[in-house]
Amino acid sequence: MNKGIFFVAIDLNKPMLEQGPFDVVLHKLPGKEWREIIEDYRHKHPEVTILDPPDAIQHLLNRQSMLQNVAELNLSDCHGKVGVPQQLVITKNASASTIPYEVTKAGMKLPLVAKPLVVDGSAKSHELCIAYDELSLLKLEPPLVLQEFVNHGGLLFKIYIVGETIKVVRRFSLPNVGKHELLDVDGLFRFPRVSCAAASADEADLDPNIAEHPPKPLLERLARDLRRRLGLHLFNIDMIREHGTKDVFYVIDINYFPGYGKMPEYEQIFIDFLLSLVKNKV
Ligand SMILES: O=P(O)(O)O[C@@H]1[C@@H](O)[C@H](OP(=O)(O)O)[C@@H](OP(=O)(O)O)[C@@H](O)[C@H]1OP(=O)(O)O
Ligand SMILES: Nc1ncnc2c1ncn2[C@@H]1O[C@H](COP(=O)(O)OP(=O)(O)O)[C@@H](O)[C@H]1O
Ligand SMILES: [Mg+2]
Ligand SMILES: [Mg+2]
Repeated sequence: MNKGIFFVAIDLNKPMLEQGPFDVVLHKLPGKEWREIIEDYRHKHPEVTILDPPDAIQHLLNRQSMLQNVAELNLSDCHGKVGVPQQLVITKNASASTIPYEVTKAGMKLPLVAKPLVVDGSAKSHELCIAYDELSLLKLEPPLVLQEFVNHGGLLFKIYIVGETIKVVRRFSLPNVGKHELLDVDGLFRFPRVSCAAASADEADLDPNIAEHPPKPLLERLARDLRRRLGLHLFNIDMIREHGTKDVFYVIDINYFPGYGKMPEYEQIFIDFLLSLVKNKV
């Protein structure tokens, strides 16, 4: 309040046009009906900042379109390389019996991480597993995306983005998969939310070759390019460093409007961001 910011809850049982006036509408609601309400409001009130436009958020609700923009970036000239693991979409009407053939045709190497194609905030959209051998691919349930597993020393960088501000935290992740394991282990390995907030590695004593943050200029360029391409202000990026390299990175996941309570100094960052939106308009 003392910064001149007043949060007013939107009454979902009343027409948006009868509420307000608003400078900014901040939302994270799923579903077509809400999207239509916001789009209609946006056309009638172009002066109001919608955080963020529903059609932009849509990019991140599918694990193929989510990473498309990263794959198209060319960041190799600034302090490192950023790519996405090779991935293959298995559509809803594909039969699991075709997956081994499609994987071989695409030249993908096991193990593969299988992820539900749709990301909708449900627990189901976070039910991931690792396939160690071809036979286990037959047990998968399309639609899904298969991503080559990249060894990354069991550590992941979660990069929070609020407008132009970036904050990096370390989270524990899946351990490397060794060649011997590949030979001995078979089947599907279903795993829980390994890199959630409780898995913070910020205070852990880790090998600096694994734990050193990605170079700041690289992250700034990646964040700027993704903000522009995605048309979003609020998201976080899950990034891993390929084990054994200094500056080869992969983006494996992008989340819209994550739990910012886990971002260091988020209160001040969010206040400054909201004020900047209004300041830039006058
Ligand atoms: O998908 P991740 O990488 O686990 O990130 C989650 C995710 O963004 C999750 O949102 P949803 O997909 O469940 O809607 C966030 O939940 P909340 O928005 O309820 O907090 C988690 O906070 C994200 O985890 P993190 O904050 O560690 O990125
Ligand atoms: N291609 C990959 N290589 C290695 N580990 C991965 C890969 N993809 C995901 N993981 C591991 O699985 C976890 C969850 O994957 P992610 O794509 O972030 O799904 P979610 O949206 O449920 O967080 C990551 O935090 C990481 O530990
Ligand atoms: Mg993730
Ligand atoms: Mg995610």
